[in-house]
Order: sequence, then structure tokens, then C-alpha cells
Amino acid sequence: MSYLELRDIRKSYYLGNEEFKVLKGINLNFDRGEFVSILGESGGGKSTLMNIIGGLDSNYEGDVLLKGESLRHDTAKQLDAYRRQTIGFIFQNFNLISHLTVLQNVMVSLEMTTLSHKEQEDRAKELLAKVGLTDHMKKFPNQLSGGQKQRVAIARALASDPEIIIADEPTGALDSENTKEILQLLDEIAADGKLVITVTHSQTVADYGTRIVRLADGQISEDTTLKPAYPAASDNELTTHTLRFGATLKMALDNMRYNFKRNLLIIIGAAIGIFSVILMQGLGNGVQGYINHEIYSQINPNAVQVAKNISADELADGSNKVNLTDKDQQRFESIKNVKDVQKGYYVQGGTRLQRGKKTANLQIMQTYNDTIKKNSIKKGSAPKTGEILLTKENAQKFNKQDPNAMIGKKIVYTQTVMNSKKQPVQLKKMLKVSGIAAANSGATSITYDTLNQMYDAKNVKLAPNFMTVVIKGNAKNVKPVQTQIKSYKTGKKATYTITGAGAIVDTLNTYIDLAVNVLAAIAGISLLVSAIMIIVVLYISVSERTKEIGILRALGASKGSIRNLFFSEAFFIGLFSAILAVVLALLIQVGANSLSQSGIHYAIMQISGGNIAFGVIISIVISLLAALAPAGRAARLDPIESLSYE
Ligand SMILES: Nc1ncnc2c1ncn2[C@@H]1O[C@H](COP(=O)(O)OP(=O)(O)OP(=O)(O)O)[C@@H](O)[C@H]1O
Repeated sequence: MSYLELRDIRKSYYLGNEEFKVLKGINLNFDRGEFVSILGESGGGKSTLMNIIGGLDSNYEGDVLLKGESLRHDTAKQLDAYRRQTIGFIFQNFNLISHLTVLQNVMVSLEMTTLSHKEQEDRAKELLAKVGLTDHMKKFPNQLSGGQKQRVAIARALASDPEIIIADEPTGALDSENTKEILQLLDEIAADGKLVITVTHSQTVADYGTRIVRLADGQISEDTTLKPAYPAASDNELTTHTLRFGATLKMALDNMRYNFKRNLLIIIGAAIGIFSVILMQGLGNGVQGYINHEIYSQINPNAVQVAKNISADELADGSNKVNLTDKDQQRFESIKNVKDVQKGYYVQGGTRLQRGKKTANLQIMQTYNDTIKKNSIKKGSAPKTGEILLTKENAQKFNKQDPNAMIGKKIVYTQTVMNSKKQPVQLKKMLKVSGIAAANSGATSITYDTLNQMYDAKNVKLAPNFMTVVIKGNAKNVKPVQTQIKSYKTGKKATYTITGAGAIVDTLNTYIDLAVNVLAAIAGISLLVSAIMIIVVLYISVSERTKEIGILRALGASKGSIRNLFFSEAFFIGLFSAILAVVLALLIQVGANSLSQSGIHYAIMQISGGNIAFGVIISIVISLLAALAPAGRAARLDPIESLSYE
């Protein structure tokens, strides 16, 4: 049994329905240690035969047997492994990867072996020394002469220590001096016990080998042994795998560096979209924070006011439907996270303050409760029993120049109420001013106890018309309590309504969120533009790298690795765009906040860790999605066509 056997190989090409028979039944046996030259006229099918032997073409009739095992039954992955492990290709036009250095070109093949990185590098250097290129390892292919390029290709072909070297016109592009050197190297390879099969037009080249096979009219016309074969080498001990993800990442980076300017522009373009989204979100956080800060500085978010949900008609008929009872209070107290329920009373009009000759009619009076934040009291303190808290506006009615001077002063409070017989009764009490509240903090207020005492003094019963429900812990506990209160029904109608700023803040935040998301979505349109840009660039990259794809496939890289190569490139575009976008956004944040701090004393831009993570993830995801089609196209490219791509 020979090492490699070709059995009745037939191959035709079709143009429409027309069949062109290229190989018409080739039977050949090869052994390790042979240096076989295949001679034949141009167009005679030599390259076609080489592609079949090399596992690049599996669309033929007949059989190729390696150590008696047919390649026919091999899966695509097994053929990849066959090319990696058993075959080393050398081409007439060298087929080196132009953006990789000499050393890297050899390393590509070695990266598909199980050797450690150090061992790979040592072996690459050793092989380059063997072909006499130690001093040229850092050069790029376009900095080498033809003969040097072919020597790199030989070093690369030997990298994974394959048993068979296929050289398709290896000296076709070389002068006689270089031809001689390359032939010597090929002869050394055969002397090492490997099988060297070379295709040539030249009788001189053919005479150099141990055997000449002539191909004419798709058949073997002559098979001559010139000298005995060298002793066969033992089996290759290097094991291989396809290009690992780490290797494709590195190759993608190398390629991006090679096309630096173009990739930089793409990254800047893609970053603009991500940057806008992050910026919008940061601004949203800031605006929301600022509004909440302004509101919460005067109002306690953990307290909500609850009133009966009654219609204007019910209110007008003066019924006691508006009143809240002990039962209502118990109900609120039983809700989870409720800390306290305070009775409250609210009246519009009918209330007056008097001091000496000066008077002030109060638009609104509501009993002091926990929705009013202590720090909205600008001077003095919250009212106790027998005291009153004035808004700055009301205090100014008694002392225009210095409203704060009203603190500690006595003032007469009068209020007209209806008794149970619907007769008007005037409540009157001298109260001490406890403090002055900010102008926009709500109503002038007294405590419920103070009001109750006034009612008692006139034998009128006071019933609360709102209650303040104080909620424990975080402001997040507020919403579930509100929801619970809103869920009580009288008939089909909700029993209670919630008033007070706590409820409004929640609604306001929802609107701000909505506005921010709409703005971010508009900014997101530029992400779509980025995605299209990345798709176009990757398609260009696929066409530019078609030859490289063919080379990698010939070296044994799987379709999956080719796909990964473009996904890796997209990954880096996404990652670098995101980094650039984040850096830009943070810089803008510093500038915007220094301006807003001096204006409104608040950092208006608040980019969160979540916003940054979102930006990075969305950038990478979009880039990878954009790579789907180009990477798929690259993986589907036919290796033979890719290799002959100009
Ligand atoms: N993909 C293809 N589709 C159609 N015909 C093809 C294809 N590839 C090769 N052929 C034809 O098959 C024949 C053999 O081509 P092949 O490249 O194998 O010849 P060759 O002996 O290597 O030629 P040369 O010495 O000029 O390189 C040629 O006539 C060529 O036109």
C-alpha cells in the first residue's frame, strides 16, 4: 500500500450544460521520500489535480486514499484537519498575507498546532533560519524579493510538519538563481522523508526530482522514476486544531492596525451614536435628579396625603362624605411599610389672620403634617399646639420689610365653620408664630390639635378631611402603599384620592423617563447608521481579504474560524467605539457639570455605571449583528476561487 493513492480521478467543469472533461481517470501512487514533478501543457488540469490531492476540492469522481483511507467520506471539518496536518501548500505567486510580517505569516500556520506560544515562536524562527531568512523576520512581504517570498512560503508550508508538500509552479515567478535555491530546499524536504509533489512547465525543474509524471489530455501519459526515493519519515507528531478565537482576535487586531486610518474613521463614526445615547441618558438622570432634588428639598417624599374621592356635587352639598373616619385610619395603618397616619384638615377660604389693624385672608389653610419638610421652614420651627407656621407671603402682610421678625409674635386666627345644625360659628384663638416657611412650600398651617381645641371650645366636632400617611424607609416603598390605597373601591369608584407632591413626583418622573427614552431613541437612529457603516466596511474588508481567506482555508482554518475573524474585527470596532464614546461622554459631563454647578448648583449630567455598561454592550452587540452577513459571506467563500482572486 502506497502512502497516497489516486484511483480513477475524474473531474469535469460545466459551462451551462456543456461539460469540459479536465481529468479523465488518473491513477497514481505516491510514497514519502519522493520528489515528484507533474509536467503537462497549460490548461491540462495540473492545478485541478493538486487541489483534489490537497483537500481543497472534493467535487470529483474517483478516490484519494491516504494510508489506505479514503478522503471521500471525510466531513468538511476532517478535510480542514487534513489540510492542516498532512498538507503543506506552496504556490507560484507565494500567497503570503500582506499585512503580516514574515514571522507572523509562518506563525499563522503554527497557531493551528497544539504547541505552546513559545514553542510556536521557536519553531517559526528555526524554520525561517532553515530557509535563510533570519534577518528578514520583521519585514512585510512587499519588502522581500520573489525568492525570499517563496522561502517564507516554504517555511510556512513546513510549519505544521506535514507529510505532503504540494508546490504549484513554485519557481514559476523566479529567476534561475532563485529557482535553484528553491529546488534545493524542496529536495531537502523530500530527503527528510516527506512527499513533495510539484507542478511545473519546466523540464529543468522536473529533472531535479526523483520522478516525473506527464499529464496529457487529462490522463497520465508517462510516469518515469529518475532516481530512488529517499527513506520515508515517520508519522507527524504535531497535533493541530483550527484557528482558536484568541488567534482570530489577534489577527483582527493586526488587520485593524494595518488599515488604521480607515478603522479609526469607522470607530469615530460608530462612537458618535453610542456617545449620544450615553449623553442623553446621563442628562436624563441629571434632569430627573435636579427636579426631584428641588421638590424633595421642600416636600417629604415619604409622606402622601389621602382624601376621600368625592365628586364636586357631593362636596358642594356639604355632606360629611368628605370626612375620613377611624376605620379609614386603621385601614391605612394596616398597610405594609406604613409608619404613621396623621389626621389632617384642609380649608380653602374662610380663614383670617389679624394683628393690630393688619389682616390677612388665607387662601388655603392646612394642618401641619409630615409632607412638609422641615427644611422648607426658612426661619423658626414647626408649629406646636397653640402655634402657627406662616408662609413668607403671609408674614409679609404683617411686616413687609422683615417677615422673619414675626417669629414669636402673637397673631389672632379666626375661622368660620358650620356646626351640626348648619349654623355658622366663628372660631377664634390667639396663636404664637413658630416659624416662616418658604414662599412656595404650601399653606400657612397650625397643628390638628390646635384646630381641634378651637372646635372643642365652640362645641363643634372636627373630622379630618385628609390624612397624611407616612411611609417607612426608602422612597421606593411609597408606590406600593399608594397602589394599595388606590385599590380600595366604593362601588366601582376608587374610595380615596392621593394628593400631595409625593404622588406628583412619581408621575413627573415617569414623564421625564419617557422624554429621556424618546431622546435616547432618536440618538439611537445614529446607531443604525453606524451599523450600516460597519456592514459596508466589513463587506469591503471581506473582498479585500478574499485572498487571505483562501490562504487561511488552504492552511486548514475552518469556515467557523473565518467567520470568527470578521466577528473579531466587528467586536473590536464595537469595543473601541464604546470606549471612545464613554471617554467623550465623560469629558462632556465634566464640562457641562462645571457650568451647571456654577449656574444651578447641581450636576446636571449624571452618567451612571449602568449607562456606560449599556453603551458598551449595545455597541458590541450592534457591531456583531452588523458582522453577521459579511462574516457569513466570508465563511462561504470557495477556497480555490479565493486563492485565485486578484
Ligand atoms: N472553476 C473553473 N470553471 C471552469 N473551468 C475551469 C475552472 N478551473 C479550471 N478550469 C479549466 O480547467 C482546465 C484545467 O485548469 P488547470 O488550472 O487545472 O490547468 P493547469 O494544468 O494547472 O494549467 P496551467 O499550467 O496553465 O496553470 C482549464 O482549461 C481551465 O480553463
